[in-house]
Amino acid sequence: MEEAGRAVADAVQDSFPVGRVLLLAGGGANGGDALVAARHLAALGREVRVLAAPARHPLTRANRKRLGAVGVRVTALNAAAVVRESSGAAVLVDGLLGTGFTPPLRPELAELVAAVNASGLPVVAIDVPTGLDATRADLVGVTVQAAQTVTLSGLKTALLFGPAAHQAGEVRLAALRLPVGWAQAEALATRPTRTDVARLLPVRSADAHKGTAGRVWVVGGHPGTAGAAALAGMGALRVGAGLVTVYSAADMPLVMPELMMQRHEDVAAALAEAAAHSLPDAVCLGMGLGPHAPALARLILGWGIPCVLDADALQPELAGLGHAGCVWTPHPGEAARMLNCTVAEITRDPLAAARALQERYGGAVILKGGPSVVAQSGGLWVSRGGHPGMGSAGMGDTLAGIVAALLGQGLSAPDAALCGVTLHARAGERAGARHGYGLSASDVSGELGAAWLDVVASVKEGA
Ligand SMILES: NC(=O)C1=CN([C@@H]2O[C@H](COP(=O)(O)OP(=O)(O)OC[C@H]3O[C@@H](n4cnc5c(N)ncnc54)[C@H](O)[C@@H]3O)[C@@H](O)[C@H]2O)[C@H](O)CC1
Repeated sequence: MEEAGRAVADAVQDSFPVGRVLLLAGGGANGGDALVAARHLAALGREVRVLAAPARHPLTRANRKRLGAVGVRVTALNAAAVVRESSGAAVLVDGLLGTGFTPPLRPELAELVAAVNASGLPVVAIDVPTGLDATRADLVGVTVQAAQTVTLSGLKTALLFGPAAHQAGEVRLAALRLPVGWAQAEALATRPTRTDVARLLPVRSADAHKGTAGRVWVVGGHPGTAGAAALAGMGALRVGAGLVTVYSAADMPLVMPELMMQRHEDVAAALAEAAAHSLPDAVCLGMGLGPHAPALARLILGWGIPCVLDADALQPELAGLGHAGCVWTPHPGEAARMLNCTVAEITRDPLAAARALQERYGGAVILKGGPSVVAQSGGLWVSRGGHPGMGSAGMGDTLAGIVAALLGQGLSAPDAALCGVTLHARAGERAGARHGYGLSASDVSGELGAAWLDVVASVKEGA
């Protein structure tokens, strides 16, 4: 609580360095954090006003005494007091409820939340804005609208996704040094920086050639959906795959002359024959592949080589067949099919959904969205960046090809997944700056080389 409160005080001092600070403290540990923050702000010479509910948590009680001992007066918390004390304040700190909140909000708390939102003051929320259920991306009732949320120990579902994340404003993570076992279950995910990702990218030797830069097979396309496989192939080439061959039952558009096309009526037989000769470094399958996808997925998973399963290859019958080298890339609709649940259940808690997919299917999982979640056996990563224009056909096909190319260049499945979503998002930002909502998957492919250079440059820039 001491570290948490200090981190909140530091954030207020950083972002709102002048004027009176009004702090609201509930009866639980979240309120205790607010009382500690008030003491630190007072020590920094800030004028503070504190409105507090009766303390129920023992540490909250102790911190109320400590606050009194340094001469800060605490006044009873009610909506009228919030209205009165808001006048003339520069910023309001919301320490009413944190992760201990169980919906629905009781009426007296709902009244306080309404008074906070009506105050017009910028709000710094402690851990989660009051009224948000930390474990859900949707809204469960009236909620504090924060300008900034200082979250403690780890990122929570509500701060990352959906309408809940809009209530949180800018999210700052305060990494607390807590005794083992204290971190709460909902503090789940980490969000690697571009610099973290840059350190995972492959570096080539000067004598690299097309045979050492990754041989990738793309298995996809069907009459009517041939472009999906072509987009995956383009994505793979644009992140440096040495040789990319597309196996398809459909005629391919000639999108890049560097792509090698293998059109076969019986793709399974053609693959088996080619595999008997030599296996590639990675396979990417499922994009526009149609009804034969599950059988082809079984064949390719049986080879045990790195692979990406996308689109039509994301089927419940493949549960348990994943291995350490594979990456599953569902969007929420495909994830719902794989977990036999509704799309709303996936989007309400993408972190839990990604974890469940990884446990059920094995390997690594990219649950696509804004942001995407990468699940691997050691934890959850949430992606950064991207562009709203990326909500268009073919973006997922491109991502699948990117990840396959990274697997083909020797990255592990989790690293390929994380690097893949990062490069894809950065390329989307670049292409989005030029094309806006008219962004196409081919535009994103065209920016992948520059996106890679941006990510690598972040190490020098310290981004
Ligand atoms: N993440 C960490 O490791 C740390 C978190 N800290 C802070 O602790 C809170 C969680 O504290 P807790 O005491 O468990 O819960 P809250 O303070 O959020 O709320 C408890 C309080 O709320 C009342 N309540 C519950 N539901 C409702 C409702 N529907 N309507 C009204 N009131 C409700 C309940 O009766 C209790 O009185 C976490 O968010 C962090 O801020 C630590 O300080 C550091 C380590």
